[in-house]
Amino acid sequence: MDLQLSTNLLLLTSFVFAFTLNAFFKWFSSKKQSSTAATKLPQSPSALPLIGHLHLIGKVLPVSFQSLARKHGPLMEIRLGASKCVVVSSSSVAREIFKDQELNFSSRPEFASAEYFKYRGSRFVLAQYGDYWRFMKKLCMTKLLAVPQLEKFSDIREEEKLKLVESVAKCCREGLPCDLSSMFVSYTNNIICRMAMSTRCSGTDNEAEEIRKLVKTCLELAGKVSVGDVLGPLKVLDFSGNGKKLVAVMEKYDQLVEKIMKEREAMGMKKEGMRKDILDMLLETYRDPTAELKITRNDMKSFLLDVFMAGTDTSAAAMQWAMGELINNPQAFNKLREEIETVVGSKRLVKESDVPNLPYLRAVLRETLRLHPSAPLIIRECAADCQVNGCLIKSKTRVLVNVYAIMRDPELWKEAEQFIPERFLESSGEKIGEHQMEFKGQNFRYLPFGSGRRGCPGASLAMNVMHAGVGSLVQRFDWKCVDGQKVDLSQGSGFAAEMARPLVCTPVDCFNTF
Ligand code: HEM
Repeated sequence: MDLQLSTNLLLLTSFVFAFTLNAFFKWFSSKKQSSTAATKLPQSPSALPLIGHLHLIGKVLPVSFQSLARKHGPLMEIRLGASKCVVVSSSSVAREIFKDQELNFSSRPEFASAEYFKYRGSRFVLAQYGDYWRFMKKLCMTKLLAVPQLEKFSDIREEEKLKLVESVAKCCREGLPCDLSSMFVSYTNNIICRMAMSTRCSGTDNEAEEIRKLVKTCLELAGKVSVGDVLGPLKVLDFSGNGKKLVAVMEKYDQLVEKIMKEREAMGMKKEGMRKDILDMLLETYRDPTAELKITRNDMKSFLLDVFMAGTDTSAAAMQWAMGELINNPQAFNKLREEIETVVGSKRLVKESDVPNLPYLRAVLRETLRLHPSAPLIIRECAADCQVNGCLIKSKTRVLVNVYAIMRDPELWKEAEQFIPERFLESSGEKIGEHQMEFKGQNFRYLPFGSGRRGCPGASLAMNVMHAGVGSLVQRFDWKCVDGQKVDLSQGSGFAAEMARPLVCTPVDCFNTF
């Protein structure tokens, strides 16, 4: 009996010992692995004291990052003065950020301008991933920017498209060149303004026009103040005075929108069946006692500001690039014109409902966004220490995914620098396909609207606006460059991706039978 017991005990002890030893070795080797990996940091070009890598940055940020990545790899650390970030330049590392570690990279960092923002903490676009962001995102996808809601506004987009075409036709009649850049900005602003607050913001001398100007100034000042990140703690001194200016402009915007909101509240709830704009729906949520989260007046004003900032210049810039590329590529222009003539005819203009039957038009805009993404650097923040591409990324690190570089990567795209809409046709050998998921950024080489839960909620709206606008201008007019040369397709400086020079061209009316 004793012998049996001691044998059992011995067996048990040996088993526990072997198990413990095994566990220890596993722990030790994983510790060793992770500590080796944990010490590996992203590569970085050699930096100068104080300024870091500022001397390596040219006029166009995504282009500078693209050429630095060729030497320093798809994950590199860049320091601009006091501001540090990690730049991602390959599809496989983008997949790690957007998919494999999606939750860890679902927040955005705060910029220097945040301190001067009246709605700090209320910004949906810049919100940390959490309850507030989740609530607003759900509201966007189920109500404010949901596809059925967008359909209710299709008549507004149709009217604004006709106004755009009419203003070009007017240039033809008067024999004047037309500034397509500013026409596209009015087109997208009016659509967003009418969808948001049921009023146009150009051609009128009302509050909507004032809001448009204030939003534009806010955007410019916020951009300038954010450059202050480079100064680190010194930024509080606000040397340029732009911080104070931003506070003043925000105050004006706030008063104006508060007034509009009060007027709307005084009118009472809209009756069932009446069309509700974004402001009506926000007010409904604000008053809803059963809402999962109580939104504030600041949240509403801030959301309207976000929609103006994120939704107008982005689509306008993409339309300029599309027209510029088409004017410089007459073969693509003629192919598109022929497709529209065959499908739509010449008695009416292209409508949004024609778009499913116009694969080449869709391909033209997809190819435009590949070469000229309106948001070339997608900004995220790392929530907790993690490893990406075998390197340690510390929590709170700013991450910039250079989708401009990824969408021009010659390893991923044939003749990557060329405008070839055909690659997006179903018959193309490149097999990008026409799958809807393209715009959800799930193939990680085509990312114009970002990816995953933090991806752009305005993609469908943007595509509707751009297809109808560009399609109609190609259908109805021939286009010539003012100097008879090609359109200058150089990229402007700064974070956004406008053309360096406004697109001014001479239209020729082909037929005015509409
Ligand atoms: C050509 C037009 C547009 C482009 C290329 C574009 C692109 C983008 C990109 C790349 C992002 C960041 C996505 C990410 O982090 O993964 C974004 C975010 C956003 N976009 Fe767009 N966008 C466009 C039009 C619009 C429109 C029309 C609206 C609304 C009316 C809009 C509203 C937003 C908002 C609210 C966000 C922030 C989403 C969040 O942080 O959760 N965008 N957009």
